[in-house]
Amino acid sequence: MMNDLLELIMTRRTIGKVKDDPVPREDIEKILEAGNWAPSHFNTQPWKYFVITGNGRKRLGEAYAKIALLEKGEGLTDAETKALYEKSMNKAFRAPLVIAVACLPHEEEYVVEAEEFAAVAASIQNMLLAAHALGYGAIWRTGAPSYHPVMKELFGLGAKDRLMGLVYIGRPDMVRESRRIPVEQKTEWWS
Ligand SMILES: Cc1cc2nc3c(=O)[nH]c(=O)nc-3n(C[C@H](O)[C@H](O)[C@H](O)COP(=O)(O)O)c2cc1C
Repeated sequence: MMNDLLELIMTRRTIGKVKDDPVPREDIEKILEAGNWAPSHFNTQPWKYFVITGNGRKRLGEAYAKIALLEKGEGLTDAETKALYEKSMNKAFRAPLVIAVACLPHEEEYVVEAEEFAAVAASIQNMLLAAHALGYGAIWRTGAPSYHPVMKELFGLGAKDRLMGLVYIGRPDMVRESRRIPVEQKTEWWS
């Protein structure tokens, strides 16, 4: 069991190209459950998940498109505007399942905000590993649109809340390798 987990940790790769076959609800629930078991200081559990599938992806696509038009839409011809809209809308359709993960930091004075974000990052990693264990490919995406006020509005987030990632999940349609700086170079041993 433990060796399987280590194997999963090391073989998980960021998979940006997936097939469009829908992800069954029971698999989605397993992925969410894994996310929900992440640690958090004071057990605040500051995560919120938005499960976006099927036509639900249009709402996300419209937000991508609105942001693109606000940021790059000025002076475009009608045809260029339409092309930009479609390209941006299509971003939401890169996978059959998108799980948007937000951090809603607790506001008690003993809670350290950075730790709330750390907990949600742990939750996302749990989900990436669960997806991998179930044979899915996944990518944790952020980028400028994910920090845009339009995205905040889409997910109804408050001033202190933050969209931590859009996790795109589906059956893998690519293979990918990755590299790491050897861990020796990242480690000091004190003994
Ligand atoms: C906070 C965060 C945001 C990321 N955002 C993106 C992204 O927007 N686009 C992307 O292609 N990869 C994104 N990634 C994935 C990284 O590029 C990837 O983890 C890294 O290249 C290592 O590859 P591996 O996950 O396959 O080992 C993100 C990863 C993290 C942790």
